[in-house]
Amino acid sequence: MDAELFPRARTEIAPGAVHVPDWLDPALQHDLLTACREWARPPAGLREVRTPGGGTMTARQVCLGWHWYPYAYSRTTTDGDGTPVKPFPPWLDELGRRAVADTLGAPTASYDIALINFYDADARMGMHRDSDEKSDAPVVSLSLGDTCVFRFGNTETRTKPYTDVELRSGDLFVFGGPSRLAYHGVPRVYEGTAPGELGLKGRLNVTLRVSGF
Ligand SMILES: O=C(O)CCC(=O)C(=O)O
Ligand SMILES: [Fe+2]
Repeated sequence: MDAELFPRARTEIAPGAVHVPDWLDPALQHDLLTACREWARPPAGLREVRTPGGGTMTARQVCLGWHWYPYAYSRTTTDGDGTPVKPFPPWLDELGRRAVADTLGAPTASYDIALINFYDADARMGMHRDSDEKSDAPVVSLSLGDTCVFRFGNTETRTKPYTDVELRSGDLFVFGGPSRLAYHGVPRVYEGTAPGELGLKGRLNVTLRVSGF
């Protein structure tokens, strides 16, 4: 594979959308995974997300700061065990702001929402826009564990044109500006591709957003 022969490079996938391979070093990946495991515990822990059409999202999810459910936010886990959403820690805001500073330039707002998605080998996420926030601050996405295909599209349709990007453990993807409302999704997770030393079976994605609420 080319990625093995040539180092993976930082790439602007679309205007305002930047992929930075290996942004989190192994120690930080380990610390973030430890935090995710704590957040996933009840109360207000990892849950299955039911969509209004009667379906269930295949990635399971836990939120921090504001609880997202299709398609709004609340301070309690209205579609979970009903308890208050876990707080959004200041260190996660610092991480989010550093991600923006490293990619798109000086951040202007504080991050106050985290969605942590857990994917087993069969989980996927359909093409969607992150559009339930009132802020146009960039979305910051951090990946841990198994490699996935992240499909990054356009602001008009769920379909082509789009670009498929491989997100591996430690990778950062930031989308803001003209790409803030682009459709994106995860069509595929490659089972068993997580770095062995991390000790994670599956994939975790930590998405940081600014509510503007
Ligand atoms: O898992 C990912 O990489 C994407 C997650 C996502 O798009 C979301 O939670 O809105
Ligand atoms: Fe999203």
